[in-house]
Amino acid sequence: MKVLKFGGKSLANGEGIKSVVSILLNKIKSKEEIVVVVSARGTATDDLFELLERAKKGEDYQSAFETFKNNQLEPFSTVDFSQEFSFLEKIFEGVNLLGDYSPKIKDLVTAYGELLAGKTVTALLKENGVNAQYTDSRELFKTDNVYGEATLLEEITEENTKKYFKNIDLTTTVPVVTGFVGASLEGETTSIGNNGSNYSASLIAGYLNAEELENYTIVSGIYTANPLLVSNAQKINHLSFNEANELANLGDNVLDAKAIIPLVKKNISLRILNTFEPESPGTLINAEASSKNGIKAISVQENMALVSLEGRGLLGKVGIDARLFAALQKENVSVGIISQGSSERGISFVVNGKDAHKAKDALGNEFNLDFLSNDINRISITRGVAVVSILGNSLSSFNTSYTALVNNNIKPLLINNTVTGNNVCLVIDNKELRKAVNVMHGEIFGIAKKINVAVFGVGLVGGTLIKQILESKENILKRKGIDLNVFAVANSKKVYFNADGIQATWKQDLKETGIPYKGIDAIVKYAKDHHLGNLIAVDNSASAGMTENYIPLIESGFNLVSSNKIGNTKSLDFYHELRLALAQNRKQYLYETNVGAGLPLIDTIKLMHASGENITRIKGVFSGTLSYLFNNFSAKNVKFSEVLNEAAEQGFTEPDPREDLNGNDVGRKLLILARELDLQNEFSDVEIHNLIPEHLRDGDTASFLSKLEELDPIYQEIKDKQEPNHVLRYIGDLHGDLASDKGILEVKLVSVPRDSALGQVKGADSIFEIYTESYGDQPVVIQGAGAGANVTARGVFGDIMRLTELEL
Ligand SMILES: NC(=O)C1=CN([C@@H]2O[C@H](COP(=O)(O)OP(=O)(O)OC[C@H]3O[C@@H](n4cnc5c(N)ncnc54)[C@H](O)[C@@H]3O)[C@@H](O)[C@H]2O)C=CC1
Ligand SMILES: N[C@@H](CC=O)C(=O)O
Repeated sequence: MKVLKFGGKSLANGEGIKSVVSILLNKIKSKEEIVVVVSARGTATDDLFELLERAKKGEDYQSAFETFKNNQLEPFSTVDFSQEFSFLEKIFEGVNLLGDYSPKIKDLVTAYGELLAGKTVTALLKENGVNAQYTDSRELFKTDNVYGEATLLEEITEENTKKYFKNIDLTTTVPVVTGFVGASLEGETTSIGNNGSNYSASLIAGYLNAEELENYTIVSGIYTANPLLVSNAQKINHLSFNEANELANLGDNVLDAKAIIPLVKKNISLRILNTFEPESPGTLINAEASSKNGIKAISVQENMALVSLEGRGLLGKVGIDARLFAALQKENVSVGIISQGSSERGISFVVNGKDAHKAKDALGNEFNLDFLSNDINRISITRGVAVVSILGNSLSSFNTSYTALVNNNIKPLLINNTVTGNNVCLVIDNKELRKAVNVMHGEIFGIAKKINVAVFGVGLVGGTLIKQILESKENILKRKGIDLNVFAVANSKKVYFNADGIQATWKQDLKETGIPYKGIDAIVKYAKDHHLGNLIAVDNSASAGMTENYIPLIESGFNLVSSNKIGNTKSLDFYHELRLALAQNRKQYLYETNVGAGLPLIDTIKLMHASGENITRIKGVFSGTLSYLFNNFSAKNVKFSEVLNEAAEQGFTEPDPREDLNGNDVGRKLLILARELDLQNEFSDVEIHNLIPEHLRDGDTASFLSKLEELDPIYQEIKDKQEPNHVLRYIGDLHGDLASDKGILEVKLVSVPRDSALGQVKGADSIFEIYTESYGDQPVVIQGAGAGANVTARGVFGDIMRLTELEL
């Protein structure tokens, strides 16, 4: 025999009640013996309470009562509720006249939620030819007369229940029992408290030695975290009674600790099932131990309050805690987490939000004299906090979750662990709850760590990057358990958001539903409002203005990746400020593509320098554009302007190609490398041979591009004047005493033998010769495509992936 319990949401009008009937009919068809226990349908309990309140306050309760009645009658119109409705009507009239009601009346009225539900389910089964038997639990469940939360008189209840069911043949009859409701020995209606229907069902299962209790809810079982908070929470297939009890105690709202006890006593399995997916096996809870590592889950109690008692005079005083607890006990306030510093100057504890004032007043009264003597200075309440409990995580393994929280700018107000159990609890600001739970869930379960990326600049490089990310997303999720979620894309005019990640249609979405881009504030706010953690901002613009946002972004919890070189080539003051902000906020900044596009140059130099290798010179062709330009111009009989146009078409040039031709781009790259070696150079220190004749330097890009041909005779003459078998190359050279404060940084056009290393560079390749003390005359050479949207975007992607492996 099985007991089937259906919760209020399962029994609500529409799909719910239909599914319940279908589940029951299937069980009956397959000849299962069942006892059904029902909660009040939908919001019936709250509605009845609301009606009482309206009646008490003299408000119009009649129309709300009509709605209530219609809701109850909705599944069919044949059932006769006239007696129940007219009884309730009379009570509301009385309450309306008196302007008040007692807890006894409240119990009586709210019991009608279950009483009507029981009748409804019975009638629906009868309509389907089932011999259903309505069972008013007041006949079985006897309690004391503490209205609101009566205590069950177990012996009588057990005897009543056994006697009642002895006379029922479960092979032919389906009893439908009202949950939650009981009666005093005098016959007055009582309630057995919150989650009473679960308790009723467990008791019946226990008394009747049921094979299993199936508890139908609107979730498919117990999850590693509330799926409404954590989208990738995983279903737990099996829990031991101990674990279930622990979870229930930690605030899991599907489980109820009190309701587990009768099942443990008789070793009866509990299965949490979904009314809307009855074929799913749900979560099985029984006496068997789960996997050897035990179960891990996160549970949350929202709307709690932190009450703090502070005072200098508390130090060393005996009995303060005893007085505190006694005062709270008098007011029936239950205390959750409690914390007292070793200095004994303050005690903080967590209570349900609704009890916070009661707790403060109780302490105010108790410690009145201590206030006067200045031993206590303050009793304060911090409202809007949540308690997050991690089951199966002791303090020794909590470090990764804690680091992840801090890196995401979440500062727990209190941390607490149980000495014997295996769980850690944190008190967190409600506003940070979703983010905190997601961050910790990702850390603990090591699956699908969600990385939230905002891409600024979606031109050649940015656009290619997004394409690459979207193409590899699935694969990265599978291979590395990293969920790369691009939640914002911005160009200089518009920004488009999607908290669940942009799709292949992002260009159109940006155009059609993007909002005007007015700076980073909207992006920071969006990330905050949507509780997005593990944040990365990617700068693929060439804008100096964008680099002004770096520090505010870091301070708002973002890590940085940039292909934009300007951030690293502004003043040294800014360079240092940026690094200080990174250190202070424990954030990372990667910019491998700043020099040599996707080539692993910056990393190599950083590593050599960090390991004490003395780099004495770095020389080479730093610009992909100018490499392409001079390689082709030197090798072929073509016009300088034609090759330059080709370089732009292939995506090698800067958004403004003059930045390549005037040497600034190479100058920036040289400076970036110099600063990696701790040299204190400024951009003004770079000696640059500007390839643009002075009369073409001013004006806008378009007018410059229209006059490109004016460059042809100038460079043809330079080319012709070279020694035989020589070619032109535009190089960067960092030399001088690199162990001192400043190096010599030169950007110049040179003519080199065709068969030299520089002379043999092809296409848009860059070449970097790194001379060091250990390698002597033979430099370490890094060579390859030094520009182009694909390789650059791939390099930026590489930086993002490297960040995902760090603790963000
Ligand atoms: N093309 C290449 O081979 C390489 C390029 N880079 C760097 O990549 C960056 C991007 O280059 P491209 O994609 O070719 O440029 P692009 O001109 O195609 O795209 C730039 C994007 O930045 C946006 N933008 C400009 N100012 C902005 C602001 N303040 N906020 C947000 N977005 C803004 C523009 O609207 C545009 O979407 C440049 O900094 C460049 O130096 C780095 C290495 C190699
Ligand atoms: N315009 C730059 C792009 C890469 O940094 C170049 O040509 O090298």
